[in-house]
Amino acid sequence: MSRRVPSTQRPASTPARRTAAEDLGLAPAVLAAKDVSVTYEDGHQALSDFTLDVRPGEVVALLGHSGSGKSTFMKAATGLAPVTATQLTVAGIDLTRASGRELRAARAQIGFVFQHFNLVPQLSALTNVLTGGLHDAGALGSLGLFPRAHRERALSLLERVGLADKAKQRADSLSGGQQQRVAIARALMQRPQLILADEPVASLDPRLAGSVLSLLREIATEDGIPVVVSLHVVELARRYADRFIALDGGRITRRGAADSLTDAAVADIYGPDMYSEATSGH
Ligand SMILES: Nc1ncnc2c1ncn2[C@@H]1O[C@H](COP(=O)(O)OP(=O)(O)OP(=O)(O)O)[C@@H](O)[C@H]1O
Repeated sequence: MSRRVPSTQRPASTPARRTAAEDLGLAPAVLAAKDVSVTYEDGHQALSDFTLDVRPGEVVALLGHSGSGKSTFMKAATGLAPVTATQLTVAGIDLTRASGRELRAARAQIGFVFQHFNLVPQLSALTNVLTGGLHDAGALGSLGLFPRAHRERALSLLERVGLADKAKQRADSLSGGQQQRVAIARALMQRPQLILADEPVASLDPRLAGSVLSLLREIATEDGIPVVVSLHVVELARRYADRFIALDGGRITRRGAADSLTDAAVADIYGPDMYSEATSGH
């Protein structure tokens, strides 16, 4: 479901040329992908004609078997895969023709959340969050001397994800669910325009998986930061996403509202043999 944005949130200046979506009152896409294909160096085509617009406030789930191309799309959206595309823009930056500096600027607009959290294990939760703001912390930040305003923001983000009391604890002493919350706070520290979460709950038990996805859902709804999340468990997509894209062999096989993920649709996406695994997560 694409969300309509109240007129007060629309940009003050009206662009000279408006897209059809903007004419309908939809916010401009933060990520706009049209006919994106990825062929790796070995000749393997891992993504074919992938088209998706992601708008503020929405959560889009990527579904599909292992190897179907979900991570490849995430890489394409960050300029880390060899793409051809009619259009591929992030925060208005055209990734198909971006210079190195523009690519870095585009990546600075994306908060990443990974399956294995990717925290620096020996650093505290607070310092891990602070690293998310390194791009604008200045020279002192790179020496580990973060500006006071950054420390305050990092602490308030830890509070937001329910971990204020763990700020000084080493990352590797936190549980998996807590580490993923620190990683989400680190992503928010960047003030991203988009969050890409590549199987963020694949290493967590079902209860923790729900709490992490509910946090991502809340961020999309309350902060307007859209989230693209790859998932293996359809029930989680039904519960936390607005819409889904199903991939098979790099091609989109189905797309639609998350609540249209009926049992028949799931069987169609995963095949009858994989059906119970995809619905239960076990
Ligand atoms: N650097 C690469 N070079 C060649 N082939 C690759 C490369 N990276 C991925 N692939 C292939 O592209 C296909 C899609 O991989 P991708 O990692 O995007 O799948 P996925 O849906 O994210 O899988 P999973 O759910 O297991 O993470 C797979 O066949 C994979 O082996």
